[in-house]
Amino acid sequence: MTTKDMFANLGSIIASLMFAWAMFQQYFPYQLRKNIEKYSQRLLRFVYPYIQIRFNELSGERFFSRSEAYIAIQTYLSTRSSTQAKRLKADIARNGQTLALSMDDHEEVEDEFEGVKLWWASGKDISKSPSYSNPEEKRYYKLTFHKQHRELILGSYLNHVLKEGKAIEVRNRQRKLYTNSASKWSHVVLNHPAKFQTLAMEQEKKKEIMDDLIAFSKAEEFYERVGRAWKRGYLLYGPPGTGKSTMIAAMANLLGYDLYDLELTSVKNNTDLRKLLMEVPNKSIIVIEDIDCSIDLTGQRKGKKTEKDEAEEQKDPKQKPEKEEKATEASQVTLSGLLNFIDGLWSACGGERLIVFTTNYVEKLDPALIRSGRMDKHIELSYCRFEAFKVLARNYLQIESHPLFDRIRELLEEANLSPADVAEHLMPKTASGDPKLSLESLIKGLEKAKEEARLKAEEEARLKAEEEAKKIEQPPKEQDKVEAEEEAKKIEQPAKEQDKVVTAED
Ligand SMILES: Nc1ncnc2c1ncn2[C@@H]1O[C@H](COP(=O)(O)OP(=O)(O)OP(=O)(O)O)[C@@H](O)[C@H]1O
Ligand SMILES: [Mg+2]
Repeated sequence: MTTKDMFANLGSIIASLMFAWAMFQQYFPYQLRKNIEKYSQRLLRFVYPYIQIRFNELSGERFFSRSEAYIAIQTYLSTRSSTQAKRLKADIARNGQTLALSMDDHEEVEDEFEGVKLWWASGKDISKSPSYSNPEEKRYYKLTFHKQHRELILGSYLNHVLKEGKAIEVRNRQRKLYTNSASKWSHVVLNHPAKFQTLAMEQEKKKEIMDDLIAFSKAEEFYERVGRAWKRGYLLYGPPGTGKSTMIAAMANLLGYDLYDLELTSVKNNTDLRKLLMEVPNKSIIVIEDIDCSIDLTGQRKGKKTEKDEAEEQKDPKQKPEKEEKATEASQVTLSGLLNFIDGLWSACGGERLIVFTTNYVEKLDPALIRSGRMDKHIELSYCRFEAFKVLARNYLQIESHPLFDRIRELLEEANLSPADVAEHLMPKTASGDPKLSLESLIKGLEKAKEEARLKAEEEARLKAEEEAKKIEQPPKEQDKVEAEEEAKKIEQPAKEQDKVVTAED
């Protein structure tokens, strides 16, 4: 039989079947038709060894909402669809940036799970009398598998599909940066390009942090087994411009978590703090920047901080208004309130949350705040040394080596320049972007920093010598007495009183 004959025969068979179906629909009474369908289904069940599950797109009583399971399955199938299906549908993904592909109606893709084959098909029902609460098209996915695998599919496989689908969605979604004003979170799209690859620090240390983060994000079972809340605390400390905030953005990008930047000074009291923290969902990083400045850790600390701030303000007058603002806002959030929420109530609900504190002055933090268990990992970000510089040179100048590198290596060991300062020197100096100019500018900067450090050390040594000389002149007992009197004065004036004074003055 030729191909032509075959198609001719096939055509006539289909035509006959359609005719028979039309006759059946027209002449058989409704009740009889239903019964025939019912019994033929039963008969089919004996001979047909497959099970089918249907997942409708619209759920709820009046089909108002899209089913979560349908969305997760669609996402899960998207990679398989793009490689297997012949007809695809494309739409802008929910992150608003990429195209999401899914299989078109009446397409089928195959999947395999623990050696078992199964099939997903997409389809749609057309409603004859569409209305507002009954849309015209109702899409669905149909899963078909052999009945001998019923347990495996209904148990582990479907769980795997939902979990994987949701995980892909989290990876693809747009990250958000939440900030609080008083007791409300508001957000913007987080579009920070920071990556661990471009972060300037020692390779080994970087890898350790990345491994730690990835291990945490996959350790759900571990935390459940040992009975701990699935959370982890990081303390990032180091001088300004060493990449603490950049690292937090890199963490969010690596894990696909949202950032919740908690401004403690604008939280009125512990109740508001609790409300804010309870609203933070899973897969998020709660960030409290400059923890030493944002919470009045103890009464005395405030005094010390003000001195320090004054010194900083003199150096950088731009910072002044911001710091002053902080001082005037009398926040009643207490250290113990914060600690209670970190390991108490809040940690009991939900999981997969990181809490990151940053500070420029780790030595000023209360030991209760940084004890292990609360802050599990302490990460020091320090001045730029040669290994970190090489990362910056690669990022900014796209060079791996240069004759000036030797001189820079020497200087970096002797002078303290933050990666932010180094990066500033490496910014292109001309349109042609000659790396030599940038490296020379860096060398000048390093030499200047070295000289400044030398002068500062000399000055400090001089002051120390003067103090020593004074001590010798003043009998030790007298000096003790003066110090004791000063301490007594501080105790007499309680912390809150001090706050009031500051506010009144402002
Ligand atoms: N380790 C680093 N790797 C790459 N770039 C860095 C690094 N450190 C700083 N930078 C650059 O310097 C800028 C400032 O860094 P960042 O804001 O992360 O510093 P910080 O440690 O948070 O400072 P602060 O203590 O003042 O908040 C960033 O925009 C980044 O480009
Ligand atoms: Mg910062």
